[in-house]
Amino acid sequence: MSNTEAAFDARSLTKRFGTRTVLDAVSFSISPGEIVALLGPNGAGKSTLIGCLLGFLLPDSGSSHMLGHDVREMPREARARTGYVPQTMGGFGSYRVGQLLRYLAAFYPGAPTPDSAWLSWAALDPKARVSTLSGGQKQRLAILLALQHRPEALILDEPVASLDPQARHDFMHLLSDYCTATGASVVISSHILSDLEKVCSRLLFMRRGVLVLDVPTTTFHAATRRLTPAPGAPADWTRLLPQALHVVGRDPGTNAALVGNWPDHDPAFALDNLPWPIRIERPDLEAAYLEITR
Ligand SMILES: Nc1ncnc2c1ncn2[C@@H]1O[C@H](COP(=O)(O)OP(=O)(O)OP(=O)(O)O)[C@@H](O)[C@H]1O
Repeated sequence: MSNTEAAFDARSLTKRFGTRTVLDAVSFSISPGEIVALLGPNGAGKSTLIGCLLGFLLPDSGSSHMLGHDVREMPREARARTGYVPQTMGGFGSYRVGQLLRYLAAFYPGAPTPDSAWLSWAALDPKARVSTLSGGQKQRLAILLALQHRPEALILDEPVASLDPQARHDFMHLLSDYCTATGASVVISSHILSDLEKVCSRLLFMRRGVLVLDVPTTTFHAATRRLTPAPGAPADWTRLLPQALHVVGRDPGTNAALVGNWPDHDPAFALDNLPWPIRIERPDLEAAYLEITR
């Protein structure tokens, strides 16, 4: 992969099911080496977006490119440089673990085998039948299958949902090491925010099919503030905020506004003009997530 070629490039992806718009003009580009979190509540459109990114789903408009190729006409050699961990792994029940790894590896150049660090992390008996694996073991197998050919562009749809805390912790470290060693790019969708903020360099927040915020993790931590006016402020108090401030979320319960571009060098700047005292706090990712995706 060249250093400048985007691993993933979504261009105004729109997808409807019947009359319902499930993705609405979603655009972003992911560079080599980035690990990007895809965040959003149930039904926000994450799996639909992943389907369009990979080419499993056809968008109604817009396009998706992976490693410089339109996914609708991706050459087999380029497709072999990508990997995907689905939300649930179905089928292959009658295979044994080792047999399935070898069978699928044969589709890739050089019939690769899983890296020893990943094999020992997965701790699967190669002779076990896939149908007898627990949910978490199936998830480990899906991860091994997606990684054994060392993909440069990898998408993981809720890969850690059934993993125990130790396996999740170790998975996140291995994934981070893998990207550092290979320069691979990763999109990872998960509801476990504490895991994601440790390894992801960028956060994509989705709300009802719209990409509402796309921000580097460091910027998110440095420049996100919750502004809460004293009681008595009207619901539309944010219209009095300086125009340069970008409101990225609201909490109707507390009347707070989440601002995504707080200038740290000049705290409380220009809030003096507001008729109510404003409390300014740094929110953690979980609290901010609720306000951004509400
Ligand atoms: N094949 C389909 N036909 C009709 N509606 C669909 C179809 N697939 C998804 N949807 C709808 O599209 C919306 C987005 O679904 P999607 O699976 O992309 O959400 P998600 O963000 O991945 O959710 P979760 O976190 O629960 O996995 C949902 O309202 C869902 O009901």
